Amino acid sequence: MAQDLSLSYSNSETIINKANFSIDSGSFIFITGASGSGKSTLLKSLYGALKPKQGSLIVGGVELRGVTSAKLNFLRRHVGIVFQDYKLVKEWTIEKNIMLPLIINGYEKGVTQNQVDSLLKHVRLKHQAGKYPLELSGGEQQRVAMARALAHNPILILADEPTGNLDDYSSQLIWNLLEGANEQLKTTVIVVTHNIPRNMNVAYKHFNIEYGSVHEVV
Ligand SMILES: Nc1ncnc2c1ncn2[C@@H]1O[C@H](COP(=O)(O)OP(=O)(O)OP(=O)(O)O)[C@@H](O)[C@H]1O
Repeated sequence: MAQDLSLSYSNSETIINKANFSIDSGSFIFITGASGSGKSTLLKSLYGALKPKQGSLIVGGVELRGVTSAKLNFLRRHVGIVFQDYKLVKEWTIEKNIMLPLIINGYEKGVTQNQVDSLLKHVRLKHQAGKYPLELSGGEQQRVAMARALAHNPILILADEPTGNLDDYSSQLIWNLLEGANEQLKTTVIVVTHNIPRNMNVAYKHFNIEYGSVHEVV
Protein backbone atom coordinates (compact mmCIF):
# COMPACT_ATOMS: atom_id res chain seq x y z
CA MET A 1 0.00 0.00 0.00
CA ALA A 2 3.01 2.35 0.46
CA GLN A 3 5.67 2.51 -2.21
CA ASP A 4 8.72 4.73 -1.79
CA LEU A 5 6.55 6.88 0.44
CA SER A 6 8.15 10.09 1.74
CA LEU A 7 6.47 12.44 4.19
CA SER A 8 7.44 15.88 5.46
CA TYR A 9 5.80 19.03 6.76
CA SER A 10 6.01 21.94 4.27
CA ASN A 11 9.67 22.31 3.35
CA SER A 12 11.15 20.93 6.54
CA GLU A 13 13.12 17.71 7.01
CA THR A 14 11.90 14.37 5.68
CA ILE A 15 10.14 12.45 8.46
CA ILE A 16 9.38 9.24 6.55
CA ASN A 17 11.87 8.45 3.82
CA LYS A 18 11.00 6.15 0.91
CA ALA A 19 9.04 3.67 3.02
CA ASN A 20 7.67 0.48 1.51
CA PHE A 21 5.07 -1.55 3.34
CA SER A 22 1.83 -3.32 2.74
CA ILE A 23 -1.08 -3.89 5.10
CA ASP A 24 -3.64 -6.57 4.28
CA SER A 25 -7.26 -5.70 4.66
CA GLY A 26 -8.62 -7.15 7.92
CA SER A 27 -5.28 -7.18 9.70
CA PHE A 28 -4.36 -5.74 13.10
CA ILE A 29 -1.23 -3.57 13.02
CA PHE A 30 0.85 -1.91 15.71
CA ILE A 31 3.19 0.94 14.81
CA THR A 32 5.95 1.70 17.29
CA GLY A 33 9.04 3.87 17.28
CA ALA A 34 10.90 6.33 19.48
CA SER A 35 9.34 9.67 20.36
CA GLY A 36 9.54 11.94 17.32
CA SER A 37 10.23 9.05 14.93
CA GLY A 38 7.14 9.81 12.83
CA LYS A 39 4.41 7.48 14.09
CA SER A 40 1.66 10.13 14.24
CA THR A 41 2.92 11.58 10.97
CA LEU A 42 2.50 8.21 9.26
CA LEU A 43 -0.96 7.80 10.76
CA LYS A 44 -1.96 11.28 9.55
CA SER A 45 -0.92 10.33 6.04
CA LEU A 46 -3.19 7.26 6.17
CA TYR A 47 -6.30 9.43 6.43
CA GLY A 48 -5.04 12.10 4.09
CA ALA A 49 -4.28 14.81 6.68
CA LEU A 50 -0.73 14.87 5.32
CA LYS A 51 -0.23 14.16 1.63
CA PRO A 52 2.74 12.13 0.40
CA LYS A 53 5.65 14.28 -0.76
CA GLN A 54 6.91 11.46 -2.92
CA GLY A 55 5.94 7.93 -3.77
CA SER A 56 2.58 6.30 -3.55
CA LEU A 57 0.16 5.60 -0.70
CA ILE A 58 -3.02 3.68 -1.45
CA VAL A 59 -5.66 3.30 1.28
CA GLY A 60 -8.98 1.57 0.61
CA GLY A 61 -8.20 1.68 -3.10
CA VAL A 62 -7.64 5.45 -3.06
CA GLU A 63 -4.24 6.90 -4.07
CA LEU A 64 -3.58 9.65 -1.54
CA ARG A 65 -0.82 11.41 -3.43
CA GLY A 66 -2.58 14.39 -4.97
CA VAL A 67 -6.01 13.05 -3.93
CA THR A 68 -9.03 15.30 -4.60
CA SER A 69 -11.09 16.47 -1.62
CA ALA A 70 -14.14 14.65 -2.98
CA LYS A 71 -12.28 11.31 -2.98
CA LEU A 72 -10.81 12.04 0.43
CA ASN A 73 -14.26 12.77 1.89
CA PHE A 74 -15.49 9.50 0.44
CA LEU A 75 -12.58 7.59 2.01
CA ARG A 76 -12.99 9.26 5.39
CA ARG A 77 -16.60 8.12 5.58
CA HIS A 78 -15.25 4.59 5.77
CA VAL A 79 -12.52 5.27 8.30
CA GLY A 80 -12.75 5.68 12.09
CA ILE A 81 -10.10 7.78 13.79
CA VAL A 82 -9.16 7.91 17.47
CA PHE A 83 -6.83 10.65 18.65
CA GLN A 84 -4.94 10.78 21.90
CA ASP A 85 -6.82 13.94 22.91
CA TYR A 86 -10.27 12.48 22.07
CA LYS A 87 -11.49 15.43 19.92
CA LEU A 88 -15.09 15.11 21.12
CA VAL A 89 -17.57 17.93 20.46
CA LYS A 90 -17.80 19.41 23.95
CA GLU A 91 -21.17 21.14 23.38
CA TRP A 92 -22.81 17.79 22.56
CA THR A 93 -23.85 14.97 24.87
CA ILE A 94 -21.80 11.81 24.58
CA GLU A 95 -24.78 10.11 22.95
CA LYS A 96 -24.84 12.76 20.22
CA ASN A 97 -21.07 12.52 19.78
CA ILE A 98 -21.36 8.80 19.06
CA MET A 99 -24.28 9.47 16.68
CA LEU A 100 -22.27 11.86 14.51
CA PRO A 101 -20.76 9.37 12.01
CA LEU A 102 -24.12 7.61 11.73
CA ILE A 103 -25.88 10.88 10.88
CA ILE A 104 -23.16 11.79 8.35
CA ASN A 105 -23.54 8.39 6.73
CA GLY A 106 -27.33 8.72 6.51
CA TYR A 107 -28.31 5.86 8.85
CA GLU A 108 -32.02 5.58 9.74
CA LYS A 109 -33.06 6.97 13.13
CA GLY A 110 -33.98 3.57 14.60
CA VAL A 111 -30.75 1.90 13.46
CA THR A 112 -28.76 4.87 14.77
CA GLN A 113 -30.34 4.66 18.22
CA ASN A 114 -29.81 0.89 18.45
CA GLN A 115 -26.18 1.18 17.41
CA VAL A 116 -25.50 4.01 19.88
CA ASP A 117 -27.20 2.09 22.73
CA SER A 118 -25.17 -1.01 21.95
CA LEU A 119 -21.87 0.92 21.83
CA LEU A 120 -22.66 2.78 25.06
CA LYS A 121 -23.20 -0.62 26.70
CA HIS A 122 -19.88 -1.95 25.34
CA VAL A 123 -17.95 1.01 26.73
CA ARG A 124 -19.92 0.80 30.04
CA LEU A 125 -21.28 4.33 29.72
CA LYS A 126 -25.01 3.77 29.23
CA HIS A 127 -25.75 5.60 32.49
CA GLN A 128 -23.77 8.65 31.29
CA ALA A 129 -25.46 9.00 27.85
CA GLY A 130 -26.82 12.48 28.54
CA LYS A 131 -23.63 13.92 29.98
CA TYR A 132 -21.22 16.25 28.17
CA PRO A 133 -17.60 15.23 27.48
CA LEU A 134 -16.11 17.59 30.05
CA GLU A 135 -18.26 15.96 32.76
CA LEU A 136 -16.43 12.66 32.14
CA SER A 137 -12.98 11.40 33.13
CA GLY A 138 -10.21 11.10 30.55
CA GLY A 139 -10.67 7.34 30.35
CA GLU A 140 -14.43 7.73 29.87
CA GLN A 141 -13.92 10.35 27.15
CA GLN A 142 -11.54 8.07 25.29
CA ARG A 143 -14.10 5.25 25.50
CA VAL A 144 -16.64 7.62 23.92
CA ALA A 145 -14.11 8.52 21.20
CA MET A 146 -13.59 4.83 20.48
CA ALA A 147 -17.34 4.19 20.35
CA ARG A 148 -17.73 7.12 17.93
CA ALA A 149 -14.91 5.81 15.72
CA LEU A 150 -16.58 2.39 15.49
CA ALA A 151 -20.19 3.57 15.21
CA HIS A 152 -20.53 3.38 11.41
CA ASN A 153 -18.67 0.04 11.10
CA PRO A 154 -15.68 1.53 9.28
CA ILE A 155 -13.44 -0.63 7.12
CA LEU A 156 -10.38 0.90 8.79
CA ILE A 157 -9.70 2.19 12.30
CA LEU A 158 -6.70 4.44 12.93
CA ALA A 159 -5.83 5.02 16.57
CA ASP A 160 -3.05 7.21 17.90
CA GLU A 161 -1.99 6.00 21.35
CA PRO A 162 -5.60 5.25 22.28
CA THR A 163 -4.69 4.01 25.76
CA GLY A 164 -1.77 6.38 26.36
CA ASN A 165 -2.99 7.93 29.63
CA LEU A 166 -5.66 5.48 30.65
CA ASP A 167 -6.03 3.19 33.64
CA ASP A 168 -6.16 -0.57 33.18
CA TYR A 169 -9.98 -0.74 33.17
CA SER A 170 -10.47 1.81 30.36
CA SER A 171 -7.48 0.44 28.44
CA GLN A 172 -8.92 -3.08 28.52
CA LEU A 173 -12.31 -1.85 27.25
CA ILE A 174 -10.57 -0.05 24.38
CA TRP A 175 -8.54 -3.15 23.42
CA ASN A 176 -11.66 -5.33 23.67
CA LEU A 177 -13.49 -3.03 21.24
CA LEU A 178 -10.60 -2.96 18.77
CA GLU A 179 -10.13 -6.72 18.93
CA GLY A 180 -13.88 -7.27 18.58
CA ALA A 181 -14.13 -5.06 15.48
CA ASN A 182 -11.12 -6.79 13.94
CA GLU A 183 -12.32 -10.30 14.71
CA GLN A 184 -16.06 -9.99 14.11
CA LEU A 185 -16.32 -7.28 11.45
CA LYS A 186 -12.89 -7.82 9.80
CA THR A 187 -12.11 -4.15 10.36
CA THR A 188 -8.49 -3.28 9.59
CA VAL A 189 -7.01 -1.79 12.78
CA ILE A 190 -3.85 0.33 12.83
CA VAL A 191 -2.67 1.48 16.26
CA VAL A 192 0.25 3.74 17.11
CA THR A 193 1.55 2.86 20.54
CA HIS A 194 4.58 2.88 22.80
CA ASN A 195 3.51 -0.41 24.38
CA ILE A 196 1.97 -3.39 22.66
CA PRO A 197 -0.32 -5.11 25.20
CA ARG A 198 0.97 -8.51 26.31
CA ASN A 199 -2.43 -10.17 26.35
CA MET A 200 -3.59 -9.59 22.77
CA ASN A 201 -6.32 -12.02 21.71
CA VAL A 202 -5.96 -11.52 17.94
CA ALA A 203 -3.04 -12.06 15.58
CA TYR A 204 -1.22 -8.85 14.74
CA LYS A 205 1.72 -7.43 12.82
CA HIS A 206 4.22 -4.99 14.21
CA PHE A 207 5.91 -2.21 12.25
CA ASN A 208 8.63 -0.07 13.76
CA ILE A 209 9.79 3.32 12.52
CA GLU A 210 13.46 4.17 12.81
CA TYR A 211 15.44 6.87 11.04
CA GLY A 212 12.57 7.50 8.62
CA SER A 213 12.22 3.82 7.61
CA VAL A 214 9.28 1.56 8.34
CA HIS A 215 10.23 -2.07 9.03
CA GLU A 216 8.14 -5.05 10.00
CA VAL A 217 9.31 -6.60 13.27
CA VAL A 218 9.07 -10.40 13.06
N1 LIG B 1 2.57 19.92 12.31
C1 LIG B 1 3.89 19.75 12.27
N2 LIG B 1 4.69 20.65 11.63
C2 LIG B 1 6.03 20.46 11.53
N3 LIG B 1 6.68 19.40 12.08
C3 LIG B 1 5.94 18.49 12.75
C4 LIG B 1 4.52 18.62 12.88
N4 LIG B 1 4.06 17.55 13.58
C5 LIG B 1 5.15 16.80 13.88
N5 LIG B 1 6.28 17.36 13.39
C6 LIG B 1 7.64 16.82 13.50
O1 LIG B 1 7.67 15.55 12.88
C7 LIG B 1 8.49 14.65 13.62
C8 LIG B 1 7.71 13.39 13.92
O2 LIG B 1 6.61 13.74 14.77
P1 LIG B 1 5.49 12.70 15.15
O3 LIG B 1 4.46 13.44 15.94
O4 LIG B 1 5.05 11.98 13.95
O5 LIG B 1 6.31 11.70 16.09
P2 LIG B 1 5.83 10.48 16.97
O6 LIG B 1 6.69 9.30 16.62
O7 LIG B 1 4.35 10.30 16.85
O8 LIG B 1 6.23 11.00 18.42
P3 LIG B 1 5.58 10.76 19.89
O9 LIG B 1 5.79 9.32 20.23
O10 LIG B 1 6.40 11.64 20.75
O11 LIG B 1 4.13 11.16 19.82
C9 LIG B 1 8.96 15.40 14.85
O12 LIG B 1 10.28 15.85 14.62
C10 LIG B 1 8.01 16.57 14.95
O13 LIG B 1 8.63 17.71 15.49
